[in-house]
Amino acid sequence: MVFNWFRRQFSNSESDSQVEQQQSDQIQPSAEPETSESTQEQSPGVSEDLLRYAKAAYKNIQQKQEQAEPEAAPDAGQEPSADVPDTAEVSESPDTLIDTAAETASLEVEDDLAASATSEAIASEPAAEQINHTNAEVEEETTPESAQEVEAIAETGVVIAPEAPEPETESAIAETGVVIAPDSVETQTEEAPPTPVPFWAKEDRQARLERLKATAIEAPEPERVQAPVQPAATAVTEEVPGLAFDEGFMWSAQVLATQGRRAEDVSIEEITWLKRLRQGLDKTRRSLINQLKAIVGQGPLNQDAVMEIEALLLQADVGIEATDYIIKTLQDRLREEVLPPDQAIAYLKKILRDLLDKPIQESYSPTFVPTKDTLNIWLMTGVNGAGKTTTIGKIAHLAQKSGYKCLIGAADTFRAAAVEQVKIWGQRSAVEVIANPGQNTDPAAVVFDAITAAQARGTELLLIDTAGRLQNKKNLMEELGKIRRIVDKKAPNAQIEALLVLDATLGQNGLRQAEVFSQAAKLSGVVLTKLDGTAKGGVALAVVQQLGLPIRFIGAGEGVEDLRPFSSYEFVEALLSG
Ligand SMILES: Nc1nc2c(ncn2[C@@H]2O[C@H](COP(=O)(O)OP(=O)(O)OP(=O)(O)O)[C@@H](O)[C@H]2O)c(=O)[nH]1
Repeated sequence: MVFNWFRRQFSNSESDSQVEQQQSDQIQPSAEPETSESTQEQSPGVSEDLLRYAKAAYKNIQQKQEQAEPEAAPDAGQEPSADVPDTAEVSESPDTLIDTAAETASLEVEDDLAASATSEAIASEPAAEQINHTNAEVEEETTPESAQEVEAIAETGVVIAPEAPEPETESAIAETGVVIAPDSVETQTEEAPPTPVPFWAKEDRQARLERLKATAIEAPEPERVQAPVQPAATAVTEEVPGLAFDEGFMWSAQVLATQGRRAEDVSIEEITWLKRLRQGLDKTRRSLINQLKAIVGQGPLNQDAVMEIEALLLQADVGIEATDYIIKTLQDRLREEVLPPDQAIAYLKKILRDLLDKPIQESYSPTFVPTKDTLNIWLMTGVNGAGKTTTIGKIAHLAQKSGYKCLIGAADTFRAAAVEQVKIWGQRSAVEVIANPGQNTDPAAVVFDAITAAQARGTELLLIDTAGRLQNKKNLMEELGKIRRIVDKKAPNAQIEALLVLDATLGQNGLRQAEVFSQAAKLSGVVLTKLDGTAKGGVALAVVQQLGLPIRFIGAGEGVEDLRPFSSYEFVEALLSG
């Protein structure tokens, strides 16, 4: 079984219908999938399930890495749960904590895995061991350490029960005055101001302990505070080289879980990609979307709010048409009913997703997957420097990994170094490149040769690089038209797609090219590149709304792994999830 990177799921050479069946049979993960109808943000209640899922996914990645490198395998006697990064384990090192939420989140871990990891961590750490006593042991202890503990207990009113968590947790508890039940590490409280030393702290030790025990039993149930959705991974650990079990991992795991991906099918590449996408959209998110969330979350939109949203969307290059659509749809809904902030934001996400998916749903192929055992020809077009050659290299890599027979046609004969550049990408992805060695050769001739070679070899995906051209260069646009006609004529039975590669950093300016390219090459989709580091990520919405073309791939980096099929769900989550 091969993972099909275009379909983003495992498949073999079965027919599409079998593959679709396999998709529907997939077991849903514990996190509630967010359906297109859903207007609810994921409830914090899923955080424990999510943590379990993320840990299973991490462990699976780790095991795969270990299988790939047997010498790095763990000791035979090691408990499996110890392999899994655990917030309780990591929180032994205060330096690794990103914020105090990690400490409180670690208390929320209820599953067996976490509990066992907690106790193992405590057992293996002498300092932590010292707090792992029963009340009776505390009474009997006469060492200076235990005396300090008793003193601390006496001052705070906290009784540390067996299986208590690690020192950080203990101090957090000490501040809050919470009694931890012996078999649970989930009790959670709000932060409370430091408690003044009570009068009984000055009494005889034995009497104090008696009183404490009594108080512990009668202590009122502390108010439970739900941890945020992604709390548990704020502690960073790196059991898999280059892959930290951190907040970004948790977010990525959640996105995959919500889309129905099983934990055992989560790969390091998928996680790394999602982390990169989210990081890439960081600027757009921070400069604009967070403000948008704040306004939308306030309830019905008044005129000021509408103007603010309008300005924010336009700043992110969402474009006038898409902005009008978003505001109108939002207003219609918010006039009907007052939505709490989280639901208003969930609704905003749905609007954006629907907008991005509209041309995909209307198009003949909702997923952009090369058909097996058929010649698929993808013509890559766009202006100079948009990222055509790089994109071809990345798609060739995905095709190779997904088990397609792939070939590249180097028809960018206009720029001297272009053929060499595409050859390097071909080597990187182990895909052969068909090129004409002569200088300034006719690109149409290269295309012809490439199709002939593809047909002779049973190639499944032929990627054709074309010269970057400005849309106002008439002769170059005519040449592109000629290339398209040759493709249509020479391969009438092939599945032909023409993709416009657009540089996201150009924002709205990039869109003006599209119409001319569309006429010359009969465009069927867009590849949006350079989404890393631009504050104009909103241009994706403008592309769809103004061009009516689906986005098929997005690129967020110069590396070979930095391109993936477009998913509106992942994009919107990366754009709006704080
Ligand atoms: N940061 C970033 N850079 C990218 C991305 N895609 C491409 N690039 C860079 O953009 C530059 C131009 O990429 P090319 O692939 O050569 O662009 P082209 O469209 O083939 O250019 P011409 O051959 O001149 O038409 C290169 O430096 C790439 O590394 C991306 O997603 N992110």
